[in-house]
Amino acid sequence: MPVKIFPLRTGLLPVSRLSTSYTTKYGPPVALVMPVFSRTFPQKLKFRFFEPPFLPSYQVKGVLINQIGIRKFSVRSERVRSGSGSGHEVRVAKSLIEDEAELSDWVSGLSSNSLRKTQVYSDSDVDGNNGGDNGGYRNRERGETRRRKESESDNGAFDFPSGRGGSRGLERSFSRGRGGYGGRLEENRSGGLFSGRGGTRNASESSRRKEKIGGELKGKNERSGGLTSQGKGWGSVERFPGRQLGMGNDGRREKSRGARGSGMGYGKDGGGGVGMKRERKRVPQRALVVTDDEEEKGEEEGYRSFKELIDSDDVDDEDEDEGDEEDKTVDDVFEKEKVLSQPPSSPGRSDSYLSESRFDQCSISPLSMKGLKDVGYEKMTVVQEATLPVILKGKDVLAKAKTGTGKTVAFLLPAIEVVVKSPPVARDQKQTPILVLVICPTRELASQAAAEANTLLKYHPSIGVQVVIGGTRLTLEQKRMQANPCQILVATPGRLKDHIENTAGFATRLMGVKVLVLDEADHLLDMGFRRDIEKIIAAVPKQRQTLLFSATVPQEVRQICHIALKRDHEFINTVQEGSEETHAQVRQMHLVAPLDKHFSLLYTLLKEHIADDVNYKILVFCTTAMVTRLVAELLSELNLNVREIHSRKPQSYRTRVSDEFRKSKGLILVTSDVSARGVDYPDVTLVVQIGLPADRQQYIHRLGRTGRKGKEGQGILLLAPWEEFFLSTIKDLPLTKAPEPLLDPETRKKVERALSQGEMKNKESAYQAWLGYYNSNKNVGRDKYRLVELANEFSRTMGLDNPPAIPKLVLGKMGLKNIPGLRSR
Ligand SMILES: Nc1ncnc2c1ncn2[C@@H]1O[C@H](COP(=O)(O)OP(=O)(O)OP(=O)(O)O)[C@@H](O)[C@H]1O
Repeated sequence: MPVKIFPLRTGLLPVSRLSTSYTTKYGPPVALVMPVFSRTFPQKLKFRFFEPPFLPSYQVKGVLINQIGIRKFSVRSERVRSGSGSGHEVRVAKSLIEDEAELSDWVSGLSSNSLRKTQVYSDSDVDGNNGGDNGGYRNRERGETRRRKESESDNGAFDFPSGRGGSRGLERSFSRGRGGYGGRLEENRSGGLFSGRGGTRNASESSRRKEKIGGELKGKNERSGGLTSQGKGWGSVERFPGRQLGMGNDGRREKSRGARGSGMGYGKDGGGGVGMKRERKRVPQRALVVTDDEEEKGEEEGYRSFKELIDSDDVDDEDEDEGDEEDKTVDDVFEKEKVLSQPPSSPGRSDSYLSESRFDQCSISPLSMKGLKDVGYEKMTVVQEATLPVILKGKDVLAKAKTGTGKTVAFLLPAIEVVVKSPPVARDQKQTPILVLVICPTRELASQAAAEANTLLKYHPSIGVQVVIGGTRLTLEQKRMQANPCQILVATPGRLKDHIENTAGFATRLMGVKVLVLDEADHLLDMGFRRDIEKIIAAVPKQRQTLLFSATVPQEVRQICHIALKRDHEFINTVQEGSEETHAQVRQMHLVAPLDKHFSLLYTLLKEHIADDVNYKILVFCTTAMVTRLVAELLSELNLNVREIHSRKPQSYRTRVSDEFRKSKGLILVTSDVSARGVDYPDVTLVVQIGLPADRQQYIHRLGRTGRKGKEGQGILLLAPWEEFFLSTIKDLPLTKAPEPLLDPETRKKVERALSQGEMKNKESAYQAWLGYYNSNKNVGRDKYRLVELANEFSRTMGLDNPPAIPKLVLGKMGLKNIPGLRSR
């Protein structure tokens, strides 16, 4: 269906909307805000912006302005749109899923299956047998295997651990307390990479983002057309007309995993008993998590499916194929996005992420308002300002907003309002329906979202939140859900699917879902999770509200978001054109240096940063879980204050370390991509990424662990020369080239000594994981001979004379049989 696109505009923040037409007399937008990013050290980053002139009055015709009370300014005359055929018309992207009848059949099959299935797997079934024994190379179907991404993007993804560990259970409840967010500023030493005086601080490259801004507010301002005349609502809003589409089903049914291990997909032996308790503060029975216990019992070490590695290219190809038909139309849509203005940023201020609008200007229930007040949220963040009124109206929304700008509250708050407005469960109703289902890609993120929900629910004692995540015992979650049915469920995809398939009555409860949220939606909709998400979508009612949130919304996701969203959903984009997807107040650098220098360079970088800032708080992202372990071991040996977190650690350990890092200063967290998305660690001063990030999005999300809530931060990407190609994928971001620090021979010796102390088995695992990771990279893995040369170079950087031998089976699975330079066993 052809639609028209008209940009909308709010005070400082323009809005564009792909929707039914509104016309205004309002003139063209003007780029009014000019952030000036000072990159000259030792000065702090400086920004200036200019308020736009008062916007002239405008007329909006049609009902929409009255419905939502926002400013919708047309700047049609100024907008050049290519490829749209007739003026502003574009065709809406077609669904990938055509056969809804088939889908319905499948859904009924699933539901009845789930309902019929009264058997509940025993702990050992669930946690054990299927994992370790089958261990390693479970021959799962492609889509299914990727479910391990639940925890890994848990990048263990590319690791091939070899043991298994005990199972456990412990319970955790969420604290409603919040860490402080004392701001801090970097000080830079002369000569260091992060030094203003000696560093490179070139002006940022110009961005080519094509986003727009807009905001909607209602409530007190409805009559006057919303807050926009005074507020700073911004973001772009697009509506994607088209059919509402069901979920996809490629005809393949995944095998029920039934007994399976944690989110990683490995089993472990049944563990000891589980002590469960609930935190009972003001609101009891909330956000209870059953997690792994007894870290000392060892982490699970079953082999992953090598198919995951081998298939990674195929999967991507398939993805592209699927999207072919839609490419054009979606491109058209993108082409129609135009820069309208800059946001009202004032990055020197710690509240620059906030808008001028207050929560009490929206129709939020008094008890929710009380909760917001308690936690100190008075003004909305920009994304909250832009999305809240739309969501409160019941619209489906795809929202894009930069990292650390309050997306969690943006979807939780209106979702809670839906629960508040829902009739209480009837007495004769056997199952308490789940009204809100939030899906997050990692356990940490799910736990964090549940904690945030609890904060907001402080004065809603009758509304419960529960979290279900991998790495915990399914049976305990089942019992917990039975004992304390909640209306809001936060889940990781794999575990949720387990419950759909294995927990009696769960599928029925899901039929009550009114709001479905996909946090980190682009990640959940990529091939790693897609099948699980499709099944989950099939298990919730079609008549529901769906909210998709992320800091990155690549084109592929725009193409397939219809599997979740209604045809008339709105795309609200608060990342305005002319600004990058990353924060201006986060200084980004890249350092390209030979692999054999990486460990020494990393050490030097960290030392410099630590010397600059006693309150340092650093995240070091590594390519895989096993490489993470190796790097953490090395830095520890070098006497740095280090923790590590990755998928090979039991959930209880992950939770503990994550909590510690959240509260700490003066600490380095070496991590795989379990921490890449969403995790809200306050006051991170530096993010180091060592080796190739999985993709552009991952780079942005990792970097987004710093510079949250308007604070400053720094990021450095450390690459080998043959990884430099990655820079082209982020060339629109303001990275500057870092000068290579001088490595004094002492430092190198010290690092070499520390490496020689490292455990051999860690090096072996790291080597194998490294090989797997780069093998699955299209660029690096293409030439297997070169790949092996590079892997062996990596082996030498660990101080090994000979590369570790790899099991023949593994080599076969990776397609690396008979490649010279590899040792097999
Ligand atoms: N209105 C508000 N006022 C003040 N602080 C807020 C507000 N809303 C959210 N926050 C806080 O801002 C921080 C960042 O929020 P959140 O983690 O939801 O960001 P995000 O946009 O989801 O980031 P990411 O893209 O990394 O997932 C959190 O500590 C949250 O509690």
